[in-house]
Amino acid sequence: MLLTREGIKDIDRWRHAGIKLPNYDVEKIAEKTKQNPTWLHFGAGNIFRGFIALLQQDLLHKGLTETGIIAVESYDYEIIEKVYIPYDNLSLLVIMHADGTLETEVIGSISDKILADPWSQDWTKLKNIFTNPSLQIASFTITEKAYNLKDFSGEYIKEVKEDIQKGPEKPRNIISKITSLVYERYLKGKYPIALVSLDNFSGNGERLFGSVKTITEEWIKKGMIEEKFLDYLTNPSKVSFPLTMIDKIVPRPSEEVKKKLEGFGIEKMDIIKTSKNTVIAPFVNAEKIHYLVIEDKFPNGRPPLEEAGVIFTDKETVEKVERMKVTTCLNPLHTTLAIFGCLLNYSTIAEEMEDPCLKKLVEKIGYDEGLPVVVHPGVLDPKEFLREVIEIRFPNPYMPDTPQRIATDTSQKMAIRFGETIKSYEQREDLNVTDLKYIPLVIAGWCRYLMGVDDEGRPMTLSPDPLLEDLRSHVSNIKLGDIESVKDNLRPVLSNKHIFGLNLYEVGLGEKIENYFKELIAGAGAVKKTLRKYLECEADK
Ligand SMILES: NC(=O)C1=CN([C@@H]2O[C@H](COP(=O)(O)OP(=O)(O)OC[C@H]3O[C@@H](n4cnc5c(N)ncnc54)[C@H](O)[C@@H]3O)[C@@H](O)[C@H]2O)C=CC1
Ligand SMILES: O=P(O)(O)OC[C@H]1O[C@](O)(CO)[C@@H](O)[C@@H]1O
Repeated sequence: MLLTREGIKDIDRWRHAGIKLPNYDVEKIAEKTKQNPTWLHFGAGNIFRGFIALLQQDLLHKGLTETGIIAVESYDYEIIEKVYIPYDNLSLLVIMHADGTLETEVIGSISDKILADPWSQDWTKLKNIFTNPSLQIASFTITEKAYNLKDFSGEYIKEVKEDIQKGPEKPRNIISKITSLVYERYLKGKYPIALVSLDNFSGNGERLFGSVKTITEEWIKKGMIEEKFLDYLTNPSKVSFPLTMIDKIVPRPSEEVKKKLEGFGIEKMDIIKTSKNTVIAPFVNAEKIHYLVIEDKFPNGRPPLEEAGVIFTDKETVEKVERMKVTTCLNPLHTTLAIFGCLLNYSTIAEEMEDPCLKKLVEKIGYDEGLPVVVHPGVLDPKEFLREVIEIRFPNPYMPDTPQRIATDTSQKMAIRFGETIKSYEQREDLNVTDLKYIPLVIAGWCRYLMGVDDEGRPMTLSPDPLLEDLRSHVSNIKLGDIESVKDNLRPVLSNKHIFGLNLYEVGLGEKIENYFKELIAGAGAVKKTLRKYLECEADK
């Protein structure tokens, strides 16, 4: 069986294998999309194929829209070459249920693919679509770092500097490309559009707006574009930048899933790693549960995505939901499991949830320390959301998600995932920051992790992190089994406001964390022992 438009015409074989097919004519929808494009999506990676394209497929199944999404890739062109073209833009979505069953579906809602490359013929095609009055949405899953125009020292990064010099004709950076395309739309007729960041970080729409505005102002300063463009860009009835909260765990494609698909008789299911390090396959494996909450600001209209489960609401509500997910009910628990999972040599998040100590630790962090400071967002219930994370999502044994993937860039996540809760305890009259027990234990665990030695005393590879080298230099003099070696070495880390959003000594937690840390480095097996002591549990490993 081949995953192509021709291949899926062999309906009986796909059905026999239990694979759901689009109930609409994929080619007809692609043709209508060409005539009347409504939705471009930048960032043709896994979450797009596993979540966003599914939403549009749902509307197509229900007859609530007549067009598909056009995938745009502006960074890793190999994705298009290797997993779009050979499969006629189709993909296989494999939902991993907790009982081991797979729900597999061919996604046909991606109607075309385009390279956002000014040196390719596709650029003219992209400009034509972008200037079409029918276009309602340009959305983005391009990773958080793609929104940065400047480096750590506050200087424009090289490609941005060049784009600013050269103007909107042939930009290289994604933000300059978007600005150039929006400018074309302005020149053509000042048509309205929504630019929707679906990347996973706080204030995503505002950050996209800020970056596009910066490039605009630089080009205006140089007289390269009309000044009036700024009025168009900053008029929300013309160009909007809604805030969003996106939640679905979409791990990298797994070999196990590939083998299962091949077992059904599907050919060419190879997983590839591109030269830009994207790990992608013709299939996407993901959990079933997902949430998407979007500020309802679409000046040129939008598909009725509420019929596919998307929650449309006001800005304040999106902010509250996002805060609930990222600062208390999901991501702090994920980071906790990432740190201790690496130290205790677990290979999946689900295995960790079978360890009574780790399960209890995330329960303490979620229910006891996080929930009291959550502001109820109304549209989702925090306690129920947390229960679902702890009881259903993380323990799913079929989700191939690893502590190492989640441990990536932890230094960038500490302030929002733990610092925000600590700040709330400080501000609230009825709560006492020094009553916090488990968040400080996780922070101590992170310092222990940075030593690059697992709980057995063996060297372990740490996940990429932009501050890794600097952080490691602070723990390099500390030795496992030698409590005296701790001295003042942790002080520069724990007092760093950039990392935690506050100085942990100033709020009275620094010494507590140092004491936990001393217990965690007491010798081989000390991590397990410390968890047992504070959680009154029996660790599995
Ligand atoms: N995978 C997940 O579970 C979830 C991911 N997200 C968001 O989506 C983002 C992407 O995730 P995936 O699609 O799973 O990753 P992926 O690795 O499969 O794809 C990444 C995409 O971003 C593009 N990209 C990377 N750097 C870029 C740059 N500098 N400029 C322009 N484009 C760039 C790549 O070309 C690719 O299209 C995440 O960073 C996150 O913000 C949100 C919720 C869940
Ligand atoms: O890499 P991060 O930001 O820790 O997120 C981990 C995972 O949890 C999620 O936040 C769940 O929605 C996803 O974005 C991601 O798969």
